Amino acid sequence: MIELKDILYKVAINAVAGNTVIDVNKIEFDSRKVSKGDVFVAIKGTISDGHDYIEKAVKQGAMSVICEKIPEHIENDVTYVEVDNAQTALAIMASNYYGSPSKNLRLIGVTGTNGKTTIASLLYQLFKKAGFKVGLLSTIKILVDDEVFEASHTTPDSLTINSFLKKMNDVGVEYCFMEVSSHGVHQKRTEGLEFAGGIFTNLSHDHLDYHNTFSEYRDVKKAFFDGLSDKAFALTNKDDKNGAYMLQNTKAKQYSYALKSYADYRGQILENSLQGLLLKINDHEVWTKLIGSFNAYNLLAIFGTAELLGLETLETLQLLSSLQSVSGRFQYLISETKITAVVDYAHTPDALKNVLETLNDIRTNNENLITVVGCGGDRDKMKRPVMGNIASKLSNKAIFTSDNPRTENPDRIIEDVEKGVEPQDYKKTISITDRKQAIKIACQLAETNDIILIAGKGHETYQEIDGNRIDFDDFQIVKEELKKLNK
Ligand SMILES: CC(=O)N[C@H]1[C@@H](OP(=O)(O)OP(=O)(O)OC[C@H]2O[C@@H](n3ccc(=O)[nH]c3=O)[C@H](O)[C@@H]2O)O[C@H](CO)[C@@H](O)[C@@H]1O[C@H](C)C(=O)N[C@@H](C)C(=O)N[C@H](CCC(=O)O)C(=O)O
Ligand SMILES: Nc1ncnc2c1ncn2[C@@H]1O[C@H](COP(=O)(O)OP(=O)(O)OP(=O)(O)O)[C@@H](O)[C@H]1O
Ligand SMILES: N[C@H](CCC[C@H](N)C(=O)O)C(=O)O
Ligand SMILES: [Mg+2]
Repeated sequence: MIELKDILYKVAINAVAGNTVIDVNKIEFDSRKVSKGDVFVAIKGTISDGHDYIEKAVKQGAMSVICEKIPEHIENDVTYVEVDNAQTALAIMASNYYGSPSKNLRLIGVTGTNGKTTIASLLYQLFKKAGFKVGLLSTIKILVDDEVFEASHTTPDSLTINSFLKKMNDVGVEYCFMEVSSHGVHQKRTEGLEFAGGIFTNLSHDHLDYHNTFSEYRDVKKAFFDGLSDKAFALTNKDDKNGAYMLQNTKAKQYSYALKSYADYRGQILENSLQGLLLKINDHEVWTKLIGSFNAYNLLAIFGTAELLGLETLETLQLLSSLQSVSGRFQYLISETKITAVVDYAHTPDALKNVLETLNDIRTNNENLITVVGCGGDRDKMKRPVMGNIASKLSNKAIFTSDNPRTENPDRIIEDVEKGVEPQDYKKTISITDRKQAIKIACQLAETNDIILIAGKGHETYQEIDGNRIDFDDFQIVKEELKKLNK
């Protein structure tokens, strides 16, 4: 058993009512999960306020409460601790409770608007291939070396993060790569972790429904670098407008990567085709199976990180060549008859435009680009016509279909998507509600050298219709359909 006073080590405390030399069963921040002997941390959330559930948590057996304001009515046998920020307190307590697991491995955080999953997952792959035990905390999944766990968030809550880091310690994981989302930083989910390094990818408008302004969003990302120690490294993208800004106040050792400016890790795209990317990194040429110019940035960040973590340059270059695309992130196959099918998680206008522009860049004029896309139900309705517009404008044929309709009528969603199509592009579009059918038609229409893009669902292995989840995997389906057609 661990005592409350030990869990509170390094937590900034304003006031205490009661005894801190008491045993703690476990830490909870959701009253519904509290059991006897737990410490309950009351958090002011976006929907409700954990302070409203203190009494309930105590009734369920909480023996101590961490809060931002000690309630007026207190129980005599319960300890109340007042702190400035309960989310920060939770994160530090979580680390103490699990024995500071981030100190027992080298933890690397990846932040930025796009590329986090790609970079973190490829670094996991690379370090595994180099023979290490590795961990991964990502949007797609959590990996404790080879053991797979489901991910609920890009950056889980601090208790979850520390419990997985502890699992990694237990099996001897040496390196862990994790995505650091802006929500994660803002909600202090990564506070109290010891990072060996931080990577910045890029910044574009996103999540402005949560962060009020672009500068607030940018400064939340910067706060991650502000928090790195002088023993860590901070690696930034110098070509991004905000790349230098991110490192302005960091104590970490600063490094940069770039394609367009002078940097520690400089890249040049020598060849960019559907077969892959030929890159020059510093003075070395390297061939990779990943496609699209944005992956050149991801690869530079990966190369830089591997160098900073002490891998041999030649080994790193060799391993870069063997990396496979990440599930649902520009994941592609080339069929018998040379049809390229790309599955990508692009589910926002920006991401869709990005992917289509990249495909248009690398294809030659006589190939057709056929896009299968839809929009999720119970989510932002504004993006629907915009995505319809982009898909029809930047493809030779756009097949509008369902994404995850959730509780909405799929045909109404498709009608919203169609509204964005400009008259001159209208003849390029078809709407097929059934996603499997839509993929099948795309395969039927495709001829040698054509490209099929299936956007929006990426790695997802289900489709949610009417509140029910059915098995559904874009990549498997397109693979099967092409095979059935002998294409
Ligand atoms: C908007 C947001 O980020 N919400 C997160 C937040 O929940 P919240 O602030 O809404 O919590 P709340 O419901 O208001 O409750 C406040 C507190 O009262 C407690 N409570 C509530 C009810 C009760 O009966 N008893 C009780 O104790 C809750 O447990 C909580 O501690 O804190 C929760 C615990 O950490 C998160 O699970 C939850 O993530 C929600 C599910 C979510 O969808 N988050 C997304 C937006 C997110 O974080 N995304 C980023 C990636 C974004 C991207 O880059 O695409 C991510 O890192 O995943
Ligand atoms: N370096 C990059 N720059 C711009 N776009 C990118 C980059 N890397 C990947 N993308 C595109 O952005 C999409 C999302 O990539 P990825 O999942 O790696 O990002 P993420 O930062 O993890 O996103 P999320 O916030 O959804 O977790 C990809 O499907 C790809 O189309
Ligand atoms: N995290 C995002 C992912 C959307 C993916 C897309 N396939 C959809 O279902 O809309 C969400 O749940 O809004
Ligand atoms: Mg991600």
